[in-house]
Amino acid sequence: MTTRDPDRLVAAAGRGDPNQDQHFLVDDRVLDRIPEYASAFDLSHVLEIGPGAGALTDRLLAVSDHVTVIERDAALVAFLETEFAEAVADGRLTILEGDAMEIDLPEYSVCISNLPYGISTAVTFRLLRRQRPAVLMFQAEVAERLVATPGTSDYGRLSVGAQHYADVEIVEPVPPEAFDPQPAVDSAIVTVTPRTPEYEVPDDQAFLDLVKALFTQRRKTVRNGIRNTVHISGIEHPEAVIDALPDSIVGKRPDALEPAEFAEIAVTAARIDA
Ligand SMILES: C[S@@+](CC[C@H](N)C(=O)[O-])C[C@H]1O[C@@H](n2cnc3c(N)ncnc32)[C@H](O)[C@@H]1O
Repeated sequence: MTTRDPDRLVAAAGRGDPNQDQHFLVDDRVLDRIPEYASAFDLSHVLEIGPGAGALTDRLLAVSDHVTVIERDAALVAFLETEFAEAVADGRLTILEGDAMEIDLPEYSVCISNLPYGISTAVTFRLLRRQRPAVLMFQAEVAERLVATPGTSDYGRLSVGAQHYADVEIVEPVPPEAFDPQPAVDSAIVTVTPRTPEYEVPDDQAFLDLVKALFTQRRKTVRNGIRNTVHISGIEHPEAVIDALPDSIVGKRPDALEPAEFAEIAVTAARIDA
């Protein structure tokens, strides 16, 4: 099956505006590989956030029965409706105009997107809660934080939060030259494979609030972090929680804690505050 020339699509749609997070992928080899990274996932209904001029959309239509795209820019939506009129008429492509942070997300089997970098982490957490696999392009620095492990400088709230929901893996670095206009930063493609964590939490939000709270005190011990961040964590009896936890947890800094250790703090706090 022949695919549309990305340079032709960009020329026809009009050049992307970097101030609107519009960096269109124009490297055919990268565009061809993105759906391949999703080949182990259920491709029956692909969600694409930020289709832009449609180069990736075109590749997704080649591997999926149904693609839904969410695009904020009305001019790009109008372009896509004309360019992909046949797929829309056939019911294979649904084009939604709106902000991916606000619009109701449809049911979908996998999300494959070159994300707008301005909303990439926020929209990723919307997606993670849906427990569907994903293949996503991020700014490289964000991708490194998503996959980071304890004891590294990239490890933080984003790493623990994402890895709570899924196995996250960088599968390909992508240089600025693959885009038009070129972003100022390197990029990377990440696969997200949902799974249940090996630890229990009281509820996801309490766990994520605790992780957020402790990483605001990255350089403090967990003991002091728990004391100083009750306004974020919502912990009502911080001293009792600290006393109930082993020194191997409260004596460390948050960037040395495994996700399961954050979970132990959240479970202990929920038990004591109940
Ligand atoms: C990095 S470009 C990717 C375009 C295309 N998928 C590609 O790879 O060439 C991101 C796209 O997301 C759109 N966008 C930016 N913010 C958005 C938002 N909040 N909701 C939906 N789309 C958004 C931009 O207009 C742009 O088309």
